[in-house]
Amino acid sequence: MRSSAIAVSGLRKAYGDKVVLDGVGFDVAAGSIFSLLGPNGAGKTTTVNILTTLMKADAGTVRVAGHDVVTETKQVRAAIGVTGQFAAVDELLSGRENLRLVADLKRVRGAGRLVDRLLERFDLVESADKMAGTYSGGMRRKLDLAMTLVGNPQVIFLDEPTTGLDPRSRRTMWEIVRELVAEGTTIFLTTQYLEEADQLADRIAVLNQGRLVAQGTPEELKRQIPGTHARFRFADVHDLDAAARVLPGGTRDDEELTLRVPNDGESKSLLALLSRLDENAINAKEFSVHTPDLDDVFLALTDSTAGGTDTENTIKEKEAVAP
Ligand SMILES: Nc1ncnc2c1ncn2[C@@H]1O[C@H](COP(=O)(O)OP(=O)(O)OP(=O)(O)O)[C@@H](O)[C@H]1O
Repeated sequence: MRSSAIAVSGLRKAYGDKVVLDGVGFDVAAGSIFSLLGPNGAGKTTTVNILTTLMKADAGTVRVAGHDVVTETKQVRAAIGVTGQFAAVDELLSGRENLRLVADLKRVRGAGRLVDRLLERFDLVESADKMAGTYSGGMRRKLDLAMTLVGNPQVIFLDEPTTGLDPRSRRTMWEIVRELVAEGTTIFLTTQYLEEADQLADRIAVLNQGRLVAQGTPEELKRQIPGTHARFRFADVHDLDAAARVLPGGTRDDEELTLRVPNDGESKSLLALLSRLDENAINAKEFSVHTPDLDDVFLALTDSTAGGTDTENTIKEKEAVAP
């Protein structure tokens, strides 16, 4: 079995009366990618701040790279790299100078060669001598991650690393993250993009109102929630009414003029639904089959009041399609 790169148990944190983390515990295997998901305000940044020694917890234990964050802060700091939502890049320095500065601060031997290698790896050679202030958001994030890699940290915390990146830059970042993990680095990832967690993470934990409401592989999480359903969209409410009568057990959305009907997604059972509509002379304008993805997991498991009515509707739909 692989050893733990991060071990957290009984983590609690309150700001005044407001309990933000209420007994959070998880384990991250060395050389894996772990993603912490949760709605805005769930406590993700607070967790990252505690794990990276920037903040003290009220209770609980946290070991990172084998060291206790409270009693061995220095060793933890030496073993980790952190890239934030607000890049630590100095805008008045060039990309090369930014990297060189970090390498010198960390007293890395052969800093010049390392800087060249990183510039190449992150496709920043052409802009290496331009001021970082002139970089695009994507280039800045790449530089930020390159700076984090100086000194070969064992554990890297990536806080929303691809926010604002175009799809191609996002994929480049994903490739780099995968390479790092293949080399044995452990990645702790927070992201707003569930697709990103689905693509990258070996394990995911969902935080909601200070508690972990689910943990597992992306596949395990998807299996926890109601399954596949067929979705029909109609031209008007009259057709929707008629369809709801002939396909009982569905969940209707009067605004969207849609009906979702639980279904295993096999051709035979889909054909039965379509035949039922046809026999009753009801035409659907659109028809799709929907299998649960991480968006569904997120919506089903996290607080409905935080996300407004869309979230609530989706959760009701989820309940309605439960087997
Ligand atoms: N210094 C502070 N003082 C008081 N309350 C705080 C402080 N920092 C955070 N909070 C509150 O703690 C809760 C959790 O905040 P946190 O930033 O950890 O959430 P998050 O999951 O990272 O959210 P987001 O996705 O919006 O970044 C929020 O309700 C926030 O308002």
